[in-house]
Amino acid sequence: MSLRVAGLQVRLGGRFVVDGVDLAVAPGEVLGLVGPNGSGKTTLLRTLYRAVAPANGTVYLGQSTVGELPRRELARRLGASTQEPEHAASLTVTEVVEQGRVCHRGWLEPMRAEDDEAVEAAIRAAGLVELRDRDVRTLSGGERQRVSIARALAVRPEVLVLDEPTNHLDLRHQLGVLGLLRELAAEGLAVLLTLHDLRLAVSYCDRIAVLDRGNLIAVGSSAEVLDEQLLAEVFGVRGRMRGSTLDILGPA
Ligand SMILES: Nc1ncnc2c1ncn2[C@@H]1O[C@H](COP(=O)(O)OP(=O)(O)OP(=O)(O)O)[C@@H](O)[C@H]1O
Repeated sequence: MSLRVAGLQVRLGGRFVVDGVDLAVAPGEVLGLVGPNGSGKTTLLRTLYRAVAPANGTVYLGQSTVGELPRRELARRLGASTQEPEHAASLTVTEVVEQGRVCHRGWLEPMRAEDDEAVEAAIRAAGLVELRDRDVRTLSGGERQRVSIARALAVRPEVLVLDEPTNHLDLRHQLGVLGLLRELAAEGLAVLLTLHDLRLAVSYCDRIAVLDRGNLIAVGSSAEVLDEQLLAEVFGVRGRMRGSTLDILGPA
């Protein structure tokens, strides 16, 4: 297993917002973490790249625990596209994507051929070629989202964690990014992402994990997990799986 979370609890504001989560993501797999607003998805992801410390439980990356890995090694092995606040500094798109390579060579070292190659590939994959010299502060929300994804791709990690990567993206770019994640998984990457659009989760994820009020209440294929009762009780919608697609019929 590339990434494994065992008995994870996170306490914020005096309560457990993640409450006893066990979850694993294997190389080659795209795992979609879904759940209503405030269910703890972002908080769970933040524990993976050590932005928040769990009250209990352990996050394993391969044989190591994330807590004991040197920060730089963690950054090399686990790439993250987050909802953290943006940099205020004036940087071009290329310069931001290049930050994804710092963990491989250090701030003071010049870019090497392999760094340039990873940055170029990430810029192309995220559809940013025409925007590469723009100041990131002048970009639209969707364009900035793609820069954040490109920076994580440039790391070339073994595990990729993305918090709502389709947020702000138009439909074409949503499908483009999710299709790209599938291609990367086919090359052996382990991908964990949060998504609000259950239909996209059904189409693009190998397995779906459902978080509800900090509890992981179901993990499995979409057909196993997204039954009418769960859709009504957790998401408040009437819906059902029909073959390999999800029909949402309305509010529950
Ligand atoms: N620093 C904090 N102090 C207190 N409560 C917090 C803090 N950060 C998050 N929370 C609470 O923890 C809960 C989980 O938040 P989180 O952002 O993880 O949810 P989410 O599932 O990602 O939600 P969304 O779908 O709205 O992005 C929410 O109720 C939120 O208000």
